[in-house]
Amino acid sequence: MDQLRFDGRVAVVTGAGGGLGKAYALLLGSRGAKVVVNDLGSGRDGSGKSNFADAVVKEIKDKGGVAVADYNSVVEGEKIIKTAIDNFGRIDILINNAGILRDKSFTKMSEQDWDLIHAVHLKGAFKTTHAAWETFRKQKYGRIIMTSSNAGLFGNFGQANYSAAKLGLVGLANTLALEGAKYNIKVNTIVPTAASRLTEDILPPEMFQAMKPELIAPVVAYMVHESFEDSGAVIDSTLGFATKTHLVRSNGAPLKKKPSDEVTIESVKESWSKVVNMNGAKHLQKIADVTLDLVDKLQEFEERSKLDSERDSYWTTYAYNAKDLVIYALGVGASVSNASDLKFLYESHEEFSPLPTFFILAGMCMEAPVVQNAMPPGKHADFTNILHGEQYIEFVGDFPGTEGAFTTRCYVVDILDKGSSAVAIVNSEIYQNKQLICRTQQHIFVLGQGGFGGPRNSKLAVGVENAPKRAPDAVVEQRTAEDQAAVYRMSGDLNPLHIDPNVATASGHQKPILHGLASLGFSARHVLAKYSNNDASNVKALKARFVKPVLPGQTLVTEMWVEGNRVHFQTKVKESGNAVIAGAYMDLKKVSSGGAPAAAAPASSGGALKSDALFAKIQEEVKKNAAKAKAVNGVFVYNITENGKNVKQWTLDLKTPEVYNGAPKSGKADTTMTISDEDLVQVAAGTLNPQVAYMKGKLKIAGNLMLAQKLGPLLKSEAKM
Ligand SMILES: CCCCCCC[C@@H](O)CC(=O)SCCNC(=O)CCNC(=O)[C@H](O)C(C)(C)COP(=O)(O)OP(=O)(O)OC[C@H]1O[C@@H](n2cnc3c(N)ncnc32)[C@H](O)[C@@H]1OP(=O)(O)O
Repeated sequence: MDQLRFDGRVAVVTGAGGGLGKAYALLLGSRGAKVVVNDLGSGRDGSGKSNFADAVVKEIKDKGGVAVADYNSVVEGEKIIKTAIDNFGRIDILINNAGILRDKSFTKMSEQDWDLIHAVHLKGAFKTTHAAWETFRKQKYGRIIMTSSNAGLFGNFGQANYSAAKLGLVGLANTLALEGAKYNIKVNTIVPTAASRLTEDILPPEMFQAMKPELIAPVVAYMVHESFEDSGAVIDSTLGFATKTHLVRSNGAPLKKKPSDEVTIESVKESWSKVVNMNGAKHLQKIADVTLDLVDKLQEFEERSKLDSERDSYWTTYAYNAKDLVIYALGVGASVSNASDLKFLYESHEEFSPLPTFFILAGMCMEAPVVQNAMPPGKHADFTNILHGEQYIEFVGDFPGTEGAFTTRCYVVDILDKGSSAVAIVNSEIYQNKQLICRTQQHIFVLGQGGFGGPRNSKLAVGVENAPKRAPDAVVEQRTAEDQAAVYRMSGDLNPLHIDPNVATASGHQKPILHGLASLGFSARHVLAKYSNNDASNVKALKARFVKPVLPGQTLVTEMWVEGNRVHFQTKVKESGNAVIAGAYMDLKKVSSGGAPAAAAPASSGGALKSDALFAKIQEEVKKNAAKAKAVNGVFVYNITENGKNVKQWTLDLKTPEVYNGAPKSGKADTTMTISDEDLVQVAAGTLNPQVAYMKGKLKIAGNLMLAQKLGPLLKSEAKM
C-alpha cells in the first residue's frame, strides 16, 4: 500500500507536549503535515509550567519536519487556531487531546474540581473546534478528533467530573459529525488507553510500559487522513488493538395492553422485562431513525391491539435459515439417497428450497401458553395430556425464501367438548415484513379434559375431507428411522413424549411416539414429489388429521388420489395396517402427474419408463455434441435399473462418439454410472439437474476424476431434450 501522507496539511494537536499528543504530533510531522504543537506545559492536575512543546517541535524539525510550539490554554482555543493560521496560512486537522485530572470521590468533589475539568475537556474542545469550524466549512475540508475515555463510556469511581466531560465529548462529536457532513468535515472520537502523564501512577508498571502511545498514534493519524470516510465513530484503541463502540437500543415494549389503557406504575413494572430485553437490540444511525422506529412500533401496537381486541392473542417471532431447512428436511425423511430430495438438503443446490410443511413450525407457538390459558375453569393442558390432533396450513402471500423471519399471531378460536376429552382449535397468522404469508390451524387434543359443557363442533374449524372410495392413484412407502423423532425434535418441538421413554409410558404409549408433524412431513413430501414435481411454491394448502400414533422405525405408506387440483391422501403404517393420517389433502396450483419419486424405495413408481425412446434421444444428443464428446474422450457405462435391479446397460463411447445399447463394442469402460430409471426420466424431462443425478448415481471412476467432471456439461445438454 502507498504510504499515507499529509503533505500540504496543517494539523493542530492540543496537549502535545508529551504522551499521546506528542506521539500524534511526531507521526503527523514525519508524514508531511505542518504541526502546531500545543501544550500548556502543566502537570496532570493543571498546575506548574514547562516547555515540553519546544522539545517536541525540535524533534519534528530534527527529522526534517515543520512544526511550531503553542503555549495557549485550550480554554482560549481561538488563540491556538490563530497560531496555525498565522504560521501556516491554513488548518486541516484538529486533534483535541489536551486534558487534566482532578479525581475525587463525589462526596469530596468541589464545584471547582467540576468546573476545571469541564473547562479543559469539554469547553476547551468546543473553543478550538469552534475557532476552526468556519475555516473547515469554507474550504470544505476538516478532520477533527475528540478524545473520550472508557471512564465516560462506562463510569469510573472517583471520576464523576471527568466521566461527565468525556461522555459530553461523544455527544459533541455526534452532532458535529451531522453538521459537518455536507462540508466534508469528519468528526470522530478516540477512546485511548495509553501510558501518559495522566495514567503514569495509576496503571501497574508492566502494563504502563506496554501501553505505548505510539501504538495508538497510527489509529488517530488514519482517522484524520483525507482517505478516512467515517464520521461520528467512537474508536477505542490500546496495545495495538482497536474496536468500535456504539449505542444499541432494545426492541422495547408497549407499557400497556390496549391503546385505550392508562400507563400505570404497575403496567410499567409488568412490561419491564421486555423493555430491558436486549435480544435483537439495534444500533440506530440517526435521531430520525429513533423517531421512525418509535412510530413504527406504535403503529404495530395499534394494529395488534385491534386484532387482540377480537381475541386474546400471543405474538411470537420465528427466524430461520438454510441450516434450519436442512435439519427439518432430514426430520421428515428427505434423504440424499433420493436425488430429487437434494434440493431440500443442500444449501448450494441451484433449486434449494424449503419444504412447504416447514412453515407450519412458525405457527406452532410452542413457547406461548396459548392452549393452557384458554382452557375452561378446572381444566388444564400441558405436555402430559396433549396430542396433536389436526393440522392445516394455507399459503396466502409469496412463497417464503430460504431464510427469513416471521412474526406470528396465535390465538385459540374454540375449545370443543368431545365428552371425555377437549379439543383446542388454535389459529396462527404468520407475517413477514407485515405481509401475511400463511395461516395455520392446529387442533390440539387434550386428553381427559372434556365434560365442561362446551360446544362439540366449531364453524371456525377447517374440516378434514374423506378420500375417494376407489383404489389410490399412487402409493409411496418409506420407512421412518429409529431416530426419526430424535432428529425431528431439532426443528423445535422438544415435547419429551417423543424422546423420553418414561414420559411416553406414563402417557400410555409403549415407547416415545413420532411427532404428528414428522409423519405429516413424510406424506406431504410424497405428495409433493408425486404431483408437484417437488415444487414447494406450487402448494396452496394442506390439511390432515392424526388418527393414531406412529412409532419411530415404522414404515409409512402414503396413498394418494387426484381430484382436480386437490390431492387427497391418507397414511397407513405398513407393519400394523393402521391408518395414522386420515382425511388429508394437499391443494396445488397445478397438478403434475407421475412426478418425481419421493421415497428411496417407492412401492409403485406409477407409469412405465420409455427408456428406448430416451436412448434414441440421448444417441441423437451425443451425435449433436460430437465435437464435445470427442474432447471428453471416455467410455461410460450406464446401468439402467428398475426396482434396484440392473435391467439394461447403455454404453456411451465418446471416443467414437456413439451410444451402444448393451455392452461396449470396444474398449473398457472408463466410468460406470448407475442412475435409476426414474432419475434418468427426470434428467430427460429437465426436472432433475444431471449433475445431481450424477452425484447420486454411485459413480465408480475407473478413469480419472477430470474425465468424470467433463461429462457434466454433456449431460446438461441432454437435459434440454
Ligand atoms: C400450542 C402448543 C401446541 C403443541 C402441539 C403439539 C405438540 C406435539 O409434540 C404433540 C404430538 O405430536 S402428538 C403425536 C401426534 N398425534 C397423535 O399421535 C394422535 C393420534 N390420534 C389419536 O391417538 C386419536 O385420534 C385421539 C386419541 C386423538 C382421539 O381418539 P379417540 O379418543 O378414540 O377419539 P374418537 O372416539 O375417535 O373421537 C372422539 C371425538 O374426537 C374427534 N377426534 C378424534 N380424533 C381427533 C383428532 N385427531 N383431532 C381432532 N379431533 C379428533 C372425533 O371427531 C370425535 O368427535 P365427534 O364425536 O364430535 O365426531
